[in-house]
Amino acid sequence: MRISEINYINFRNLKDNNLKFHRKFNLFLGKNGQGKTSILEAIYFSATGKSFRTSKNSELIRYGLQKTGAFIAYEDIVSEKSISVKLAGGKKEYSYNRKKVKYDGFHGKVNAVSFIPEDISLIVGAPGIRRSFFDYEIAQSNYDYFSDLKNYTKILKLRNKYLKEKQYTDPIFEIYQEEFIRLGARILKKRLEYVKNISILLNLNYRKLFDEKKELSLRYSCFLGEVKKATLEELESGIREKIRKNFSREKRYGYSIVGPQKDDFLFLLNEREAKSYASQGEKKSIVFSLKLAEIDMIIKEKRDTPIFIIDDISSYFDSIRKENILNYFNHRDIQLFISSTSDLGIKAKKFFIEKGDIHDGDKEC
Ligand SMILES: Nc1ncnc2c1ncn2[C@@H]1O[C@H](COP(=O)(O)OP(=O)(O)OP(=O)(O)O)[C@@H](O)[C@H]1O
Repeated sequence: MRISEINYINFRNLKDNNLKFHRKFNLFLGKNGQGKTSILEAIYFSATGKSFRTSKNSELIRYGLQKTGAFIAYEDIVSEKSISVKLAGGKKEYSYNRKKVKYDGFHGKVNAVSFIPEDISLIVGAPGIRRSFFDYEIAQSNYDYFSDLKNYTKILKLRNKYLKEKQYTDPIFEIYQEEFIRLGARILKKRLEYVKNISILLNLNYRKLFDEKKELSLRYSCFLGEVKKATLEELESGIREKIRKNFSREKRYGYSIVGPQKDDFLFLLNEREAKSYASQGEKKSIVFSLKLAEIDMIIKEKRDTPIFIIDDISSYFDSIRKENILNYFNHRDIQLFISSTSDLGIKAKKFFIEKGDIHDGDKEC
């Protein structure tokens, strides 16, 4: 997949513009605070409908204004297409090939993977950060998971409401509970499969790029205890049994204490939890390897390459790691959008940014 151009208006500090991209390497160069992250964010936003650095949409709109929007033209393995997102009055409007669509008709059309310095929170942050990340990643290439997750979130809210209002003798509660178990099992099954597959890729990428002597793995920490492989029926009966054992506590607390919304994803470097034992440099390399594994997973599921966005590469990696990374991409057919304060000495289309104004230098250096 390739993005050929972007148009954006009122996006952060960026001056409204239309940019045409190179099929492979696109490099955004500028001093601090000029808008490098913002242009990468605009690309990510137009591809996915969300930001990679904030969950508050209003932050994306230029100070003092009421709306923003971004449009991209892209090419997938089949043909040329376009999508756009507009944001106004707290609401988003999506389009696909210039026709208005609901989010479902926009989601997953362009796959994007981003790597920003704040991604280190995927290792050091709270479990909710990892859950949101992996849920989004699985949903990017699997529509059933996206829809199961949406329905599970609704059912979880309803189940919690009934628990809080002590309405668990209501026959409707029983119906919600069955749906909670059914969807919970489907989510668990998909997460377990995903972790198994991505863990292999994660280790391969880590060893190839950063340290061939170490073993990196991802482990799913499940509220059911250790589950490696199970059928949907086995998972459903596991959840049912867990609810039975914990129901008096759930009634006392007034919310669900059982379910995949409680689970975590653990990174293990040589079998030790990276959060507590890995060095800063190792943590950065783990996150980067995760992003590469994510790219491989998308290629496997969608049979097309996602675009890859890397923010602030110069300050994040030392020169050896940076060189390894750039060499790695020389051999892969993936469109890259990289920001940096200094030139990287790579063959790329260069865009220079000053106070939100972007112009491209040489067509292709
Ligand atoms: N909604 C907004 N409207 C206008 N300006 C904004 C908005 N949000 C952030 N800014 C400003 O945009 C500028 C560029 O921010 P950005 O994070 O893109 O810079 P950067 O080039 O990536 O900097 P650094 O290299 O320091 O990370 C900053 O001065 C920031 O305060």
